[in-house]
Amino acid sequence: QPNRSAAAAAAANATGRHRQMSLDYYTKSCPQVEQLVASVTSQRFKEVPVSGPATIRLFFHDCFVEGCDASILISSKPGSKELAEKDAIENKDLRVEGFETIAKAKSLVENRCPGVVSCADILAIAARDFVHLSGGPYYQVKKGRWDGRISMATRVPPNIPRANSTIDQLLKLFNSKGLTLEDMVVLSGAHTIGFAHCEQFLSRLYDYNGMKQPDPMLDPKLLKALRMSCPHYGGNKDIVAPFDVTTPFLFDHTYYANLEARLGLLASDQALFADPRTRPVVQDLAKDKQKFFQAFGAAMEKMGLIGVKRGRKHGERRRDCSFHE
Ligand code: HEM
Ligand SMILES: [Ca+2]
Ligand SMILES: [Ca+2]
Repeated sequence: QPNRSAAAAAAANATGRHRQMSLDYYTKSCPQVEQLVASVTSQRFKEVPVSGPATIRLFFHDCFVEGCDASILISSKPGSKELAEKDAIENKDLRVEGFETIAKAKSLVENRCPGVVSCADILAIAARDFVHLSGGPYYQVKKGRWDGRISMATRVPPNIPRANSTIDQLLKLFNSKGLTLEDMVVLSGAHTIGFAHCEQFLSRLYDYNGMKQPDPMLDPKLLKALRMSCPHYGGNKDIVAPFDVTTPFLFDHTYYANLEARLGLLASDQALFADPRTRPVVQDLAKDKQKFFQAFGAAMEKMGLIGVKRGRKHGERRRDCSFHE
């Protein structure tokens, strides 16, 4: 860009390996990429609404393992003992609707701009679109991610948080990705939409910490309702409950007010309110939707820069997101 000063260029250079990430990365090679992705996300939002939460979670699980490089999209080789990330137990309940959305967007983009746009960038754009389509903030997505060459199921467990992770464990994990305590509380606000399977919170309903009692931090009315959907033994494994009992399809800030009212679904959600380090952030965000929206956009941008790859040595350009080039 002609109007960019030398100082600005140096400052950009100093930001290290993200220096080549930019908003206009595809301006010459595929100027319509965001519209192409948007045409798929808006259609999917109307026709298959769970594509929204599915894709947002997919992006999170991608970024936390090997960085935002579409490693999550790789299919395991048939007959091989080495499973790809998506087949790790922690990723088993990532909905197929997320994968389908990215495959559709990629094929549309490949038609118009063959071999140009990475799957990792498409995933980042699609996740942003769904946040916005669901009523959440709009934020710009920097592009220039390359797709990753590594996707191994064994790398998943240490990098993906669990429903019963403690705040200490969660903080350690998020900090290791360059994310702060505030970022962690803000990003957890994604649980304002979407659903979780009974097994993710069953022990809270019947046998919290091996005490044969429900979690005292769970609202009695919600406890009763969740017990109806999720029996202690022999329940249907496919049953899910909404994270946000009030607005499960609307991206708003009620997630935080719900935590204050003991309506958190997972132990890890409710722990954000129980812990004195994270509680003030929860209270702050519960009060102020604009603040949550602003912070969420910024935190998603930050998450979207985790471990991004550039160039042939660590990266690749896939035609089909589920197979290495
Ligand atoms: C803080 C630690 C986190 C933990 C322990 C956690 C855990 C979980 C679990 C157990 C589920 C339910 C999966 C199922 O039963 O199908 C889930 C769903 C979900 N998570 Fe998280 N998560 C965390 C952070 C995040 C972040 C940072 C995001 C995105 C920015 C996110 C987005 C979602 C979404 C949108 C769903 C709903 C998916 C759907 O309905 O298909 N989560 N999470
Ligand atoms: Ca990844
Ligand atoms: Ca909501």
